[in-house]
Amino acid sequence: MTVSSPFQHAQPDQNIVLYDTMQRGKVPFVPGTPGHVGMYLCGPTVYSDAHLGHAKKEVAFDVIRRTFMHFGYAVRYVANITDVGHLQDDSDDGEDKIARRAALERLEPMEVADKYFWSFMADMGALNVLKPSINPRATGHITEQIALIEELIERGHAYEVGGNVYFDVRSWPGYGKLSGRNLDDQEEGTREAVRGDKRDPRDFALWKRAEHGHIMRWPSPWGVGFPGWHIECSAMSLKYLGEGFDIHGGGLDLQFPHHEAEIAQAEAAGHAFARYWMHNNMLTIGGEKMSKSKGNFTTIADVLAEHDPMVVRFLLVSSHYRSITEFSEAAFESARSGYRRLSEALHEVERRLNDAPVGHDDALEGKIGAHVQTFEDAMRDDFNTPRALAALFGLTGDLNTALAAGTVGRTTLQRARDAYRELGGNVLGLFEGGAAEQQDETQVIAALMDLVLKARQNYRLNKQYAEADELRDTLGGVGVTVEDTKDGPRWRR
Ligand SMILES: Nc1ncnc2c1ncn2[C@@H]1O[C@H](COP(=O)(O)OP(=O)(O)OP(=O)(O)O)[C@@H](O)[C@H]1O
Ligand SMILES: [Zn+2]
Repeated sequence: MTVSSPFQHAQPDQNIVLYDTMQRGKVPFVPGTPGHVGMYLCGPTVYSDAHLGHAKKEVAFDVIRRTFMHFGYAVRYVANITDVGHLQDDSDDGEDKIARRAALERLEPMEVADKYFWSFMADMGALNVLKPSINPRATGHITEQIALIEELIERGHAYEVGGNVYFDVRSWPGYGKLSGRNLDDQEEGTREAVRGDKRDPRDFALWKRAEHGHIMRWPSPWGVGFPGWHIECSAMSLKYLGEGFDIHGGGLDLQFPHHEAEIAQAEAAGHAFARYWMHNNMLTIGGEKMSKSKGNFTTIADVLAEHDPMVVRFLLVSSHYRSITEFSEAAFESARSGYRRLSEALHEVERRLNDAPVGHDDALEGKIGAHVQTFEDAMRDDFNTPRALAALFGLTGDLNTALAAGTVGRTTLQRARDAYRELGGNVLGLFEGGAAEQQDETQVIAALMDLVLKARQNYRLNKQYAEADELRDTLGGVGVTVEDTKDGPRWRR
């Protein structure tokens, strides 16, 4: 990512508006510390390959982060990795998802967590998602989770029964304020089966006793056990972003119970929690949420085996993060042609820059400026990527017309290139290592190799064997092998 660009703001922009789930509407964003944004995103439970639904969430929040950076903010982006405590069932029942997978794959639980952590990181790298500033793992923060649970017990909002510790939802009237559910609406209350040793079936686990044979276990004031799923996010977000941090994000489906529990745990322990809550909508297939448990998923790796990662990213940003993205072959087709239209225009501008005449075109620069403005207004308005993309298409239309009409001066071409690279590249995360660029590079390498091999042939014809060998050795040094066949020299990497 380019660190600075003529279009990047030097001073933090004060006019960003975002949809806050808690306030149920668009509100101006005011950072806790001027010029800084602290964001926390609920990350994956690393027990299987990530699917395209996960990519929608990661790309949505990556674009939000990049937009803040564009508008002159320093962003600390914390995204956790859940490697313990996420049980099969939201009502604190069932096996640990990672431990279950470990038994199936005959691996250590930590081997499972690492295997899928690294595959997740590889997928995210391919999709050009920036690495988090901090990527904390639940198992690395057991001490912090225990400390928070102790605070809750001290304040009378949690209780221990036989080595299990539960949050007492009836002691905390705020429980339900994010999702708008009051306690009586919470259907878990009607299921006696999930009550177990809880005082109220809606109470949720903060700490669970490790039964015999449970591998993931730590000592605690309540005996040997492991943390509940929700507590890690309260503990780690507060640790790294501090009291009253700016933004907490995640998928819409996490609002209840996960985010509701995160808020209750932090606030009941006396901490100021996130000031804004942002949720992405779902990626669907045939109208249904893509999910691991439904089995209707396509892994990111499978998608990337067939499609240019930039086309995948284009598809994801072409719908708003709060809208549903329906995944289909037709959607890919239109993403492919949309992305090609933008990237071809950018490449044409870059090609023309090689020998563009000095000069500029005021009218065209005026149009470029207007499209940049439209793009920025769209992103200031709750990160409206479809409208922002429309602005890039507007820019492309005007540019193509000007390019078709004749030569365009260097300064104006540079301005157009900078607009594409900053808005499409740095903000939306496109134009990186895409097929078009790779293809260009491949063509350039092929042309250069033709020249080098011809030069070597000439040396040989002139019996300048030392020079010919030197050329071959130099190529060998950068991993290019030259073979002489009956049809002439061949090269490979
Ligand atoms: N189809 C989807 N679209 C957008 N976000 C998704 C989608 N599926 C999962 N997520 C988000 O990814 C994160 C992790 O989800 P999770 O591991 O529960 O995936 P899942 O496929 O829904 O699994 P399961 O079916 O086992 O619940 C959550 O924040 C969730 O909102
Ligand atoms: Zn979380």
